[in-house]
Amino acid sequence: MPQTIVIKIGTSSLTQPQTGQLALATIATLVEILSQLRQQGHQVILVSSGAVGVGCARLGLTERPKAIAQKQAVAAVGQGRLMRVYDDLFNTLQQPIAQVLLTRGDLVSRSRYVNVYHTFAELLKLGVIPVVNENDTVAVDELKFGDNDTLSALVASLVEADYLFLLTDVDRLYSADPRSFPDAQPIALVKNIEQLTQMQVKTSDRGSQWGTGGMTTKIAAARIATAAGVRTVITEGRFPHNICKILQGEPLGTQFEPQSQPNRARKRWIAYGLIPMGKLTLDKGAVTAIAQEGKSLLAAGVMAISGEFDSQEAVELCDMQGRAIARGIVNYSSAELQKILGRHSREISTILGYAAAETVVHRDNLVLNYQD
Ligand SMILES: Nc1ncnc2c1ncn2[C@@H]1O[C@H](COP(=O)(O)OP(=O)(O)O)[C@@H](O)[C@H]1O
Ligand SMILES: N[C@@H](CCC(=O)OP(=O)(O)O)C(=O)O
Repeated sequence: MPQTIVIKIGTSSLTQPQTGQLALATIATLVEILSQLRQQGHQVILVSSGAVGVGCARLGLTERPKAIAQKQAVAAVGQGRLMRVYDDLFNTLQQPIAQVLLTRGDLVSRSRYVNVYHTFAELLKLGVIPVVNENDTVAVDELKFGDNDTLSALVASLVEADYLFLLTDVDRLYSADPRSFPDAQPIALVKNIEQLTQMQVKTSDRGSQWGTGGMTTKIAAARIATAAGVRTVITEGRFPHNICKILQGEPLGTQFEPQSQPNRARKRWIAYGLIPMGKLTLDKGAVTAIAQEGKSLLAAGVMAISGEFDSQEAVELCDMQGRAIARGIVNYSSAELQKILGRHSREISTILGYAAAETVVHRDNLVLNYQD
């Protein structure tokens, strides 16, 4: 059956660790495999890192730049080179590709989110392989994915992919970073992400010399993708043939099973597309009402707020221990909410001097169990 497959390849697999030069054999094999998958009727999206790494190699820099402006300038050099290589290789196999550069802001605005969805749908319909990266050159700190693991999971969720492959420089997830702990145990299957806490898996966020985020961002990506119903696999980028073997059922890499009842598209956008601008602390009754009884959040159950937000922005809902239990779109600004928290809904219009929403977060705009 044709599947929608998102493949993310990290800098550590695309470049030679010593020199930062492109790992041409890996890239060429990947291009062959992805073109084959297309010919078999699958829909394929490639999320490729490497703009900064390739830009550094082109400019003779021996370290990843730290200053933002320098990173953005270097990415502008590298992204063009990277696309040139991809287009030459894919073109040899008559496979059309497209460059899609995204910023976090493109997924925050509902209309832009829907627009991006339509663009992907159209490209896939045309048989094109979109090659996606963060638009590093214009991304600003507050509106950044920061790492392509998260970006690829959001793309997989957006297009409702069947598979997300995270290709990296280790063969799978281990109980701890195998670079520092050679005795770390390999993990083949993760039925649900909470299992990793029970197994006390340590995922240092120190990546390889050129990578960003290490294993921590890959687990965060697996959480987003599996919650959207996408089977997620961490496997080694040096062997792109493994993608086909895994699709045929071989137990390679670390495979994360998808959630059987994923949230619907709009709720996924609320949970992961939006960026929470503040936090509401709820009393016990409100936690039970929203988490167990499926109710909306009322002002009476809000004990405290933090952050500054406007009405219709996203907020995180926390219990009294500070645990994030949900995310939602709030009907009041932080200034309004400060005046009405703990109060009964019927008092709101008298306190504010105007009639406003009955709920603080309506249940249709609330997504439970959000976790980083
Ligand atoms: N628990 C773990 N299991 C496997 N690798 C880990 C773990 N924790 C940290 N790592 C490190 O994560 C690195 C991969 O992350 P990164 O360099 O960001 O890759 P990429 O460029 O592919 O995104 C590995 O080289 C490994 O050293
Ligand atoms: N957008 C950046 C990649 C950021 C990133 O997540 O890198 P990596 O950890 O190598 O996947 C680039 O193209 O260099």
